[in-house]
Amino acid sequence: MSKALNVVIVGAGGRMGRTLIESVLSTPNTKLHAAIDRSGSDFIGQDAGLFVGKKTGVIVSDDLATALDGADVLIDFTRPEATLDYLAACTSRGVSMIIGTTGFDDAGKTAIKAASEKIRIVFAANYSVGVNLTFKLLDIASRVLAEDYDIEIIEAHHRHKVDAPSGTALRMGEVIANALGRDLKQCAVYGREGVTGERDPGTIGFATVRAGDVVGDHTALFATNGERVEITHKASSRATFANGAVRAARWLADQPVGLYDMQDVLGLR
Ligand SMILES: NC(=O)C1=CN([C@@H]2O[C@H](COP(=O)(O)OP(=O)(O)OC[C@H]3O[C@@H](n4cnc5c(N)ncnc54)[C@H](O)[C@@H]3O)[C@@H](O)[C@H]2O)C=CC1
Ligand SMILES: O=C(O)C1=N[C@H](C(=O)O)C[C@H](O)C1
Repeated sequence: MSKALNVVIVGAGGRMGRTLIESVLSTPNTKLHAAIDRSGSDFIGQDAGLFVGKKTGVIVSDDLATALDGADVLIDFTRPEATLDYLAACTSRGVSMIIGTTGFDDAGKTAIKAASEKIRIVFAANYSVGVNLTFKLLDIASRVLAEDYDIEIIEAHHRHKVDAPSGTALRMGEVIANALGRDLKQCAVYGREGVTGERDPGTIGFATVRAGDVVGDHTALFATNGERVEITHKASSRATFANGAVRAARWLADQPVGLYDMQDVLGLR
């Protein structure tokens, strides 16, 4: 596209919001159109470049209606309840969305799907290239190791994360369950405590660690008698997620209305 892409960042003062602002500012032909945070946030009234050492002239605001005027795409890494409000506003204004927020219930996911009949949306639990490659590796591993391998997913994140298991861990579980012809809702075991009995071979277990400043570690473990395979991804910077989300925003501008994920953006389908 020749015209610059006008991007709105919501949750601008958050960990991902700040990293997204940095990524937008350093991406050619991509313009920070507006930066939004919730009313009452300490960041309202500050220059959006405050945390990345650049004066942008874009002031963080809580005025979404004005922000959407002339916007091409809104990038959202916030909380599910906030995302659903942004979704309604973007749908009525015809603004595309990149959704990185995790922790949606089924109703939230259904609302995103319904909105994608009217606007373009990319919705992904993880925007890093490495994690999306890992999803492909898990599909292959699950098919090869389908018989007699116990499958467990272990994830670790920083102490501030509010949802568990991570969206990425749940997506890993879905990829594995799909490859094995299982339904994750029926076979997932979220943590163990007390006298649990022996492991049910049809289950996929999840274990969650929350500690310090871990950006995001995910391991899928396939174990049987005599060997185990571990497929691990470790993020060391949030820039990997932010750069992926901005890449998705640029890609989405050329797509028809619909619902996509990062596998589509990367051509990994
Ligand atoms: N898909 C991906 O690649 C990634 C997804 N995430 C997800 O992004 C989300 C945000 O993560 P962080 O930046 O670490 O969180 P954070 O807590 O640092 O930032 C959240 C931002 O959202 C705003 N916010 C919170 N509740 C709100 C509400 N009700 N209305 C309006 N704004 C609200 C906050 O003011 C803040 O600016 C989480 O769901 C996380 O799991 C994080 C990293 C990568
Ligand atoms: O909250 C985070 O930080 C992250 N959340 C995402 C998730 O829940 O999978 C992606 C990444 O691991 C970082």
